[in-house]
Amino acid sequence: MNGTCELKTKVLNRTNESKVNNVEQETQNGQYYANSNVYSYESVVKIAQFLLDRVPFTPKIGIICGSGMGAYWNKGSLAEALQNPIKFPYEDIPNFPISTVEGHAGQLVFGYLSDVPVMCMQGRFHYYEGYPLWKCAMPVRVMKMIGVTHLIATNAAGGLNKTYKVGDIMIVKDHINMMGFAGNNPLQGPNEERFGPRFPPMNSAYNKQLIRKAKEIATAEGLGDLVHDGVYTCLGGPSFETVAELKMLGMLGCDAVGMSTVHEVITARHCNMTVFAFSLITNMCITDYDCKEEANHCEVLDVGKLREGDLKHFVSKVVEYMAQTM
Ligand SMILES: O=P(O)(O)O[C@H]1O[C@H](CO)[C@@H](O)[C@H]1O
Ligand code: HPA
Repeated sequence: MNGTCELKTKVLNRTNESKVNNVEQETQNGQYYANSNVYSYESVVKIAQFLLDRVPFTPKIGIICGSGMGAYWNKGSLAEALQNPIKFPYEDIPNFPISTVEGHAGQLVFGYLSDVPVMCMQGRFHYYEGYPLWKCAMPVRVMKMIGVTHLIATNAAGGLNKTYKVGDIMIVKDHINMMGFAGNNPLQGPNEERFGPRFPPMNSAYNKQLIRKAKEIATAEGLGDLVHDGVYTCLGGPSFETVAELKMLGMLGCDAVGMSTVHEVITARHCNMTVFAFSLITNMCITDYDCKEEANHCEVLDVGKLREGDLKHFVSKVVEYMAQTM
């Protein structure tokens, strides 16, 4: 496929190194903490203001495109479907990290989906790229400062649930914060109360009404057979999982596994955003030692391309519904 799986030339230590490293390191009391959120409230406001000064509308819905769903070569992708788009390559936004992963174009796109103003991260940040979790999730706070109240987080994931098939959509009903078990959380460090509370609850992280409605939408749009709801877990990556790890995750109740989303959702809930998330099942997890196949990123991107039409349609309808409830 054109553009798929070529080695990306945009690597962290080449392009915009100064911008990546030049984050304002203000904290509440002026001190620097090794593991703190070095994006102060004020620096997030500044990024939001930079964008607001250049966009003539204020979206209430933010979308994060998963692997393949926001690829720059993928002209039919969700991110490319926005009408009247205004695009900001990450390297042009002050103090913004840059995307380094194939399948993540690396720009913020403002525009209209189903005539509803939205902003879309065409490319997200992952822990394995070398960014700490708070940095991976920082754009969610920018969205909040811009006025976004509803987040749609999408991802590509491996299917653990044996009833799933490649190309299915799993609406996330809950997550297991595997990295959190080891003490790694995007909210680690001094808490900024202006974003949210020290100890945010996560038992209702994924909005139940939206889950219910999205399933109805999927059925009405002829996608009912593809759609499940399930539990997502995020590992640090970039290595895919071993057979033993996958067997363990299956026993723990995980239906799909990926390397993103959980820290974004935690950050979004911390600042009281309403969250809807889904995984595109791009591969089935290999839990059989005799299996000759191997997980690979090409397959992940190819399935994203294959499903782009359905995903675009599904998200447009969810956005339409969300806008009616605001
Ligand atoms: O979660 P998204 O960004 O969709 O990407 C998924 O696809 C990549 C692996 O192929 C990993 O980055 C995994 O997290
Ligand atoms: N494992 C982890 N992350 C992934 C997978 C997987 O099988 N597929 C897509 N992202």
